[in-house]
Formats: sequence, structure tokens, C-alpha cells
Amino acid sequence: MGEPLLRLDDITKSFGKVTVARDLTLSVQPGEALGIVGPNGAGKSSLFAMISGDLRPDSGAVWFEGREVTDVPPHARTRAGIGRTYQVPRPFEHLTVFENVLVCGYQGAALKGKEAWAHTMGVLDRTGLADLANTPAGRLALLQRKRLEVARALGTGPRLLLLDEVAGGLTEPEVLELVEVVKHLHAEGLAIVWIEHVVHALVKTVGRMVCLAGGDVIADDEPMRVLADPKVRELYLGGGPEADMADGTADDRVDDRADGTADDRADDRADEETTS
Ligand SMILES: Nc1ncnc2c1ncn2[C@@H]1O[C@H](COP(=O)(O)OP(=O)(O)OP(=O)(O)O)[C@@H](O)[C@H]1O
Repeated sequence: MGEPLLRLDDITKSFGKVTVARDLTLSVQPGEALGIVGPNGAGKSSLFAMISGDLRPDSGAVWFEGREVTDVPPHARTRAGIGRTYQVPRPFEHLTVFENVLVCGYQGAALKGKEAWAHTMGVLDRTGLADLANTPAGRLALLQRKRLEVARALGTGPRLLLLDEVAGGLTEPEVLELVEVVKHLHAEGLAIVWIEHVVHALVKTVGRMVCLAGGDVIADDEPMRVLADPKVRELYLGGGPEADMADGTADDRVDDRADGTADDRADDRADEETTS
């Protein structure tokens, strides 16, 4: 295996008594699609924050494309090729969809003029938002807001795309639409790390899955092997046949057990209502 795109080396991070990463080591290869699952509070979003630079590990190092970026600030990591979404999309509500992505092209990808415009149109095409280019972000329904969140991250021209629960709160057909978008991005060669409680969306998309719990990697393997792992069942899924995971019938159970997911969904809906 060649040089990893991303490498987390012996990362440890605690908030008081809560340890969100304990001597955690993890690599992502160029073009790989990796899914991350785990119970609420496992440290998944904190891991993204340490990759994107929003959070500094207490110890350990973050490497991107062979360069240590542990002390590189978030905006510089974006410029270096790390793009991320956030669980609750917060676009510029009064700017159009086009303008929201254009800003990311200017600021994140350092593009200018016609090049920035062409890049933005390309991103809107790839995320199925071209028809909504002139719609103010504040008028978008939840699926379109999630697409815009992905589009804004893509606007920064990443080689590594971090997706944080972009399927949360969507209906089943909407989840499938989003899966198609992510699959296309991966097929283009983009490396993707996707945190998601909608497990079947991950199973359809990623080649490898990691389960985090209590700051530790408790499983790292092909998705179906991870979902069949007794530790993963005990700490995350709560038992049940692994076959349920592949066809999606276990999603409700996963959502129920992952207490905060329902709250995130409520947040998203509330966010949507206040902005529409
Ligand atoms: N800035 C912070 N200050 C204090 N505690 C924090 C901070 N950020 C996260 N935590 C705590 O760290 C733990 C892990 O949070 P994190 O959001 O990383 O978990 P998660 O696995 O992403 O959970 P979820 O599935 O609910 O999104 C939680 O107990 C959270 O309250």
C-alpha cells in the first residue's frame, strides 16, 4: 500500500473525564471510501474536528498527503485539500445556492473569475443542484440543504471529503438519492470519510467501515464484517441479524439506540422551518 492520504498517529483527546480518542491510529488511502459508525458520544465528530483543524489533539499527530498538519489552522487545511460538512447545515441563508458554493471556490480553492464560476457550475451539476442555482439557500428543503452542504465542501476543491451525518433526517428515497451523489463522487476518485447512523447508506457506498466507541477503534474491516462483529453489536447495534443491516431494516433500531440522532433530525427540521 502506498502513502496514505490521511494518517492519524496515536491521537488522544479528552474533554475533562470524557475521552473522545485514545491512542487512536487510522489511515485513509487516496480514493478510498471509509464509513465511520459508533454510538452517540463515541467521538466521531471530534475525530473530524481534529482532521479539519477545528480541534487540536492533546497528543499525537495528523498527517495529510505526507505533511504533518497537526498545528495547521482549519482554513489552511481546507486550502490543502480537506473539505468537510457539518451535521447541521448552516449555509449563508440569503445567498443563492450558486453564491454559497462560489464563496467556497474563492475562499477554499483560491479560484477567481471565470474559473471559479465554471467550478461552481460543475459542483452544482455533480450534486444535482443546478436547477436550484438561483434559489436562496434559506428556501431549500432539508434534502437540498444537505446537498448544498456537500456542494459547499466540494466547492473548496477537496481531495478528502468528510461527510458528517448527511443522511440524518432524510426520508428513505432521499437517502437513496444522496447515496447516488456520494457514489458518483467516489467513482470520480475522491476519497470520502462518511460518519453516518443510517447504516445501510454506508453499506451501499463504502468499502471499509470503522466503529468507534469510547474513543477507541473497536472494529476496522469490510462493512458487513464490522456489522457482524460481536463488540459492534453489543456497543452500537444492540444485537440482531447482520443481514438486517444490508437491506436497511435495522435502521430504525440504530436510530432509536443512537439517542441523539432523533434530536439531530429535530434540529435539522427546526432549522429548515425557521429558514423557509
Ligand atoms: N468542545 C467540547 N467540549 C466539551 N465536550 C465536548 C466537546 N466536543 C465534544 N464533547 C463531548 O465529547 C463526546 C464526543 O462527542 P462527539 O460529538 O465527537 O461524538 P459523536 O460520536 O460524533 O456523537 P454523535 O453520534 O451524537 O454525533 C461527547 O460526550 C461530547 O459531549
